Amino acid sequence: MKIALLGYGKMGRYIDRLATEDGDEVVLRIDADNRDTVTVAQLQTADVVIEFSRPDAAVANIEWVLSAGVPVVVGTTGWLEQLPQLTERVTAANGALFWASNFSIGVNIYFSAARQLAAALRGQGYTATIEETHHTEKVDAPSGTALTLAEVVEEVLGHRIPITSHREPDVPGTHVLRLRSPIDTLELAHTAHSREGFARGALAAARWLRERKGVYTMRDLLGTD
Ligand SMILES: NC(=O)c1ccc[n+]([C@@H]2O[C@H](COP(=O)([O-])OP(=O)(O)OC[C@H]3O[C@@H](n4cnc5c(N)ncnc54)[C@H](O)[C@@H]3O)[C@@H](O)[C@H]2O)c1
Ligand SMILES: O=C(O)C1=N[C@H](C(=O)O)CCC1
Repeated sequence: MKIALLGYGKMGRYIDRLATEDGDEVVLRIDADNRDTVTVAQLQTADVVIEFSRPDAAVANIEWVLSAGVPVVVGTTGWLEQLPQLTERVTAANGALFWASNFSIGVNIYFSAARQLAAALRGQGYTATIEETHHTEKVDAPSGTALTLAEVVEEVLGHRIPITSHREPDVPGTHVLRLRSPIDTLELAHTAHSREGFARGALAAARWLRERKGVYTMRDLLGTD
């Protein structure tokens, strides 16, 4: 698979290393410094673009890749309120977009477990809260993963879930869902030990998206609920 990396920071570089080990070819490495010099024709040399940049750059980047007619896998967080408009554009362009606030398989199973736990406790007097901790370079808060987790649990419990964010050096990503009643507290946690799960998931999504049209996320790839 020929891959263009759009955003070449911590995630772009990690994906580059794993893709090369897997025998894929990284044909373009684009970051803030060379973005304006890259042409649509160059983008079209890739089978798929993997985008991990910044919240304020993601939407323009997705539109640019769509205009090139190349499938795009997006890991950047902090832009998802614009997904409905982008979905319309993907459909109109007969394009392909795969987005996920978190590409790790563990987190996506964790979302399912959170849904099941919340459903089992519904009506039993429990109130949910979420805490997330990430590295100090992260520009958005709350994390995209925490927002997705809140959405999943809110669907079941029907009340808004407060999220507390912490920033500490070198933390790849920790999320805790807490369900508290006057009697006891249940906690469901996910701790990433490195960025490997995010990078492997993004590569799996790229391989999966290549021959498809439309808008997808990890539920589609993994078949989770
Ligand atoms: N979905 C997931 O599984 C997942 C996992 C990790 C990180 N992320 C998200 O991915 C994004 C990137 O994370 P990171 O840790 O690699 O960040 P980073 O700061 O290390 O790297 C960002 C890169 O984007 C580049 N960039 C900035 N503006 C750009 C533009 N207009 N066009 C192209 N590139 C541009 C920068 O030059 C840099 O190379 C963040 O939003 C983060 O929250 C998502
Ligand atoms: O390092 C980051 O930034 C991460 N961003 C995603 C999020 O916002 O949830 C996924 C975890 C790592």
